[in-house]
This record gives sequence, C-alpha cells and structure tokens, in this order.
Amino acid sequence: MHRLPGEDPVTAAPTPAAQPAPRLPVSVLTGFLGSGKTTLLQRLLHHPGMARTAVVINEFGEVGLDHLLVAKASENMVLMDSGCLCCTIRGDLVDTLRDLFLKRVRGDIPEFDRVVVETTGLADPAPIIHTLMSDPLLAARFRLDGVISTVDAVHGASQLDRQPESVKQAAVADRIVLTKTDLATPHTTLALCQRLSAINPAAPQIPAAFGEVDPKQLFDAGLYNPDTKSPDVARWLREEAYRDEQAKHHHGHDHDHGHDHHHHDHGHGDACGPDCGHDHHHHDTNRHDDHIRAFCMVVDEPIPWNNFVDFMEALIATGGENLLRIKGLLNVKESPLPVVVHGVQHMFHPPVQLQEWPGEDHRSKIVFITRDIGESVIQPMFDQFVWGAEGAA
Ligand SMILES: Nc1nc2c(ncn2[C@@H]2O[C@H](COP(=O)(O)OP(=O)(O)OP(=O)(O)O)[C@@H](O)[C@H]2O)c(=O)[nH]1
Repeated sequence: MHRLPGEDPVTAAPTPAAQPAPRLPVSVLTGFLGSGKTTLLQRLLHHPGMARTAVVINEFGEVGLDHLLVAKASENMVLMDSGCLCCTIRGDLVDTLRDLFLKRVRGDIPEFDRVVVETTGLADPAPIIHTLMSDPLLAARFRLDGVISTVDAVHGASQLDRQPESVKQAAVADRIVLTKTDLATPHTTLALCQRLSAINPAAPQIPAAFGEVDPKQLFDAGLYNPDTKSPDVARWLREEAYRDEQAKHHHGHDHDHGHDHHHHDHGHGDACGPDCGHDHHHHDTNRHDDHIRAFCMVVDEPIPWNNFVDFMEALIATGGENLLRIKGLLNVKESPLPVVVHGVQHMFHPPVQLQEWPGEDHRSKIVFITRDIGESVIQPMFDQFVWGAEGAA
C-alpha cells in the first residue's frame, strides 16, 4: 500500500508555498497517433515566447528541424535560432532530463527555464508523470507544470470510442489542444468538445489549426501563478467546472446508480448536434469515455488528516490505476491553513500547506477524474474512513 508522501503536511516542515519553486517546470505533450503533436511543436518552436525552452522529442527527423537548426550542442542536442534547445531521448527520460540539467549547470548549453516532453502517440502519459514525481533526483530539479493533450477534431470522437489511451490522454490533461479544426465541421467540433468536457471538465479546450496557438495558453498550468509568484488555487482546481458538468449530466436524476450520462451522437454524424431532437441521453458502455467519471466533492467540516490519508490509501488499494487525476484543497482539522493534494493514479505529490486561504470559502474541495469508480463508491468510502473513525458528521 502506498503512503501519501510527506506523511503529515501539518507537522512536517511546511513547503514554503509563497516562494516560487526553484525547480524547472516540465510540460508533457501527449495525444493520440497523428493527432498533431509534431505540427504543434513545430509551430511552437518558431515562437519567440519559446526561447529558453528545452524540448525533448523521440527523433529529430520527426520534427523537421533542419531549417531551424543553428548549432549542434551534442549528439542528441541542437540549438535553434528561436533560442530553444531540442534534444532526443537518450536512454530513458530520467537519463535525458538529468543530462540536460547537468549540461545546463555546467554551462555547456544555454540556460533554459522550462522543458516540454513529447510522448509517442500510443503512450500512456501516467508513467511519465510518475517518473517526474517519484525519481528523487528529478523531483528535486524539475516539477510537472502540466499535461497538454492534442485531440484531432476530425478523428477524435472515433478515437475516444475505440482507444482507451486516447481517453486517458484527455482525462489527465491540464490543457486540451483541438487540432485540425480547419477540417472539422462546427457540429463535429462541438460534439467532441462536449464529450471532452464530460471527461475532463476543467481542462481548457484550445482550438489550434496547424498548431497555431499562443504558448501562454499552454504553459504555467500548475498551482503557482508565475505573474503573482503565489499559488492560484481557483485557476488550478476549477472545481466549479466539475459542478457545472455534474449538473448537466444529472438534470432530472436525483439518484446515482453508478453510471454517468452523456450526450453524444451515436452514429448520426455531423448533422447531429445538441439541438437535433435525437435522444442523446443514454448509456453506451462500449465507448471508452462512458467509463470516465469526473466529479467534485465539497466537504463542510474540517478533515482529520490521518483519516484522509487512510481514505486515499483505501481508494488506491481499491483501484489505483483507475484514479486518473485527483486534486484537492483541504481544510484539515489540525491546522488553520489549507493543504493542497494532487495525485495521478497511485502516485501523489507531497502535500503542500498554503500560507493562507485563497478566499472566504474554507470548505474542502476535491475533484476526481476516475475510470469505473463513481461518486457512489467514493463518497461512502470517504465517509467511512474520514468520519467513521471520528464518529462525526
Ligand atoms: N489540416 C490540418 N492538418 C493537420 C493539422 N495538424 C496536423 N495536421 C496533419 O496531420 C498529420 C499528422 O500530424 P502530426 O503533427 O505528425 O501528428 P503527431 O501527433 O505528431 O503524429 P505521431 O507522431 O505519428 O503520433 C500531418 O500530416 C499533419 O500535417 C491541422 O491543424 N490541420
């Protein structure tokens, strides 16, 4: 069984949340085969805003860098005229990032302020996120900024139907980039956006034909706002997006029987939109995204920290691989200051104690994106572990 790292955020030396973390932010760029990752990267590498970025890719050939190449820094590293560095994976990601960091410290390569790692199209992004969180040397030097997932506006819906990886890539995303919007009809794009909102209510969906997007929309997706140099919980958690989505999918239903409901086009094609009059509201267990649940729990009473850890451990033991993303702002009983938790599957970042509440609302809010574990399972488990031992609530 996995303990939450950090054990006790209250008695442990508090992570100084108000100071910007010195670790370099890493963005993971993922997306299904052919969904436009390379096209997006090519456009990004041209962008002046991408100077001081190191990009980690699988092969130079894929990205077609010849016209951008300024100097070869080493066998697997090139420097571009935009100022950014591009390097191919050597060994594994851990070796590559350590190598990059060492070269930067030694001054062998120009300083960079952020890293983008492109995954292959069939990759499950979770192990990469785990590597960043769990390798002690990497975790001391790098931090996960966010996951950017490209979704093909034309083929995205059928990929969501058939490919569990594509659903997972969308579910763990902090930003979703809709590619090939130039080729898709507005109806197709709208229907896809609605499906993506049901899978991942909080991730902004950014249309980018031919990779045309302002890098600012993709980066700085983490808890810290680089402008204010302080945590921006509202932007990071976006629990209201989960509540809006839950309200949409539970209209007319006051029960939770373990299934979510989705609006979708089940074969009516482009002509079918949300106002087309078809009955879109039904179950279809063959679609991979019908297994995804996205919901928010709001807890009024302060939570005993150890009970919360027990709850998380029980949940991880029940189905850690199905907890795609969990984020929370907790009011813990032992402290007047809030604690932020963040997990992907069975791995959790060390909890962070904030130095102040982000607003007047001091209730705990936890958002979940899960596969096959609904609120109807998680809420009773939470009540049992968190309040059961206390005899409260
Ligand atoms: N019309 C149009 N074509 C696009 C767009 N984005 C990508 N493409 C094309 O789609 C194809 C696949 O794009 P890539 O950028 O190679 O996709 P990828 O995700 O890197 O592909 P893999 O590395 O094979 O997983 C290429 O032929 C691109 O030119 C877009 O926004 N509009």
